[in-house]
Amino acid sequence: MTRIMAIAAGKGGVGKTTTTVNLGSALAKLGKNVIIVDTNLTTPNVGLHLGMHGKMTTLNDVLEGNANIIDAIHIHESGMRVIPAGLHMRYLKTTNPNRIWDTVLDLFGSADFVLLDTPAGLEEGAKAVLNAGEEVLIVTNPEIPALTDALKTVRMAYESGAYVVGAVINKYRKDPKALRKEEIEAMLDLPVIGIIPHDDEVRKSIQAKNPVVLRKPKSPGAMAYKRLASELAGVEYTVPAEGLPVVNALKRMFGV
Ligand SMILES: Nc1ncnc2c1ncn2[C@@H]1O[C@H](COP(=O)(O)OP(=O)(O)OP(=O)(O)O)[C@@H](O)[C@H]1O
Repeated sequence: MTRIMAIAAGKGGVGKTTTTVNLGSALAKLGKNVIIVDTNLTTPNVGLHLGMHGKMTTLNDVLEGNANIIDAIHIHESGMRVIPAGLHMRYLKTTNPNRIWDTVLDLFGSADFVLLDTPAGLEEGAKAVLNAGEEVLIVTNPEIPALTDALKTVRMAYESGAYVVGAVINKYRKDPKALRKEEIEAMLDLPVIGIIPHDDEVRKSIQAKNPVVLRKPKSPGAMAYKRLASELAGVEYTVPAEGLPVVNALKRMFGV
């Protein structure tokens, strides 16, 4: 079974792309078959901080019939396959997302995980990517503005019919005044399934275009990403028969 998971945040800069590349690399290191689709519409060809530059064939080119999908696939040294999506909004709006994933999966036969990096913000692009994912992993920081946007993203994800597997708190610092895990869980009405510390090695690795799980595998940030990957690889989430969970926090905030 292929798990198609959108990595979403709401607020920019919280570490969504950092989480996508490190989670993907850590899952690949666990022997999982991983495809990352870079759907960051604002910067279609950045290659997820992976050192992929220049004009690259994108999934968009493939869907327009101008390129072969084989040219849009880049094998990263971790073993994961990266597809720069460069998806034009009109594709995400008009194309059945299943067609996109069918195109991708046809080529490979299968994958364990397809991770979709979601554009920042709460705009149409983010909504479209959430629609395309079956599961959503929320990345946030332990601060009220980021949590407020995360909550709005959770709402968007539920509206799109996706299953929200949980939240990852990134850039966590030990500080007596910091929000505790339990407080964040209560606010989002979601389990926190990963806590990634604020770690300068994580930042330096992104700058070096080499995920921290490969560059400094024993650093606190890398260890935390590897724990998150094990957690996600080991746990099979299924949508409950009675439907998606009612989000109490959303009820309080939005009166839905
Ligand atoms: N755990 C961490 N510790 C220290 N720095 C981090 C950590 N996670 C991410 N960063 C740094 O924070 C910055 C923003 O990260 P990133 O680009 O992943 O955010 P983003 O949510 O994808 O942003 P956007 O949506 O705007 O593209 C980067 O400079 C990155 O190196």
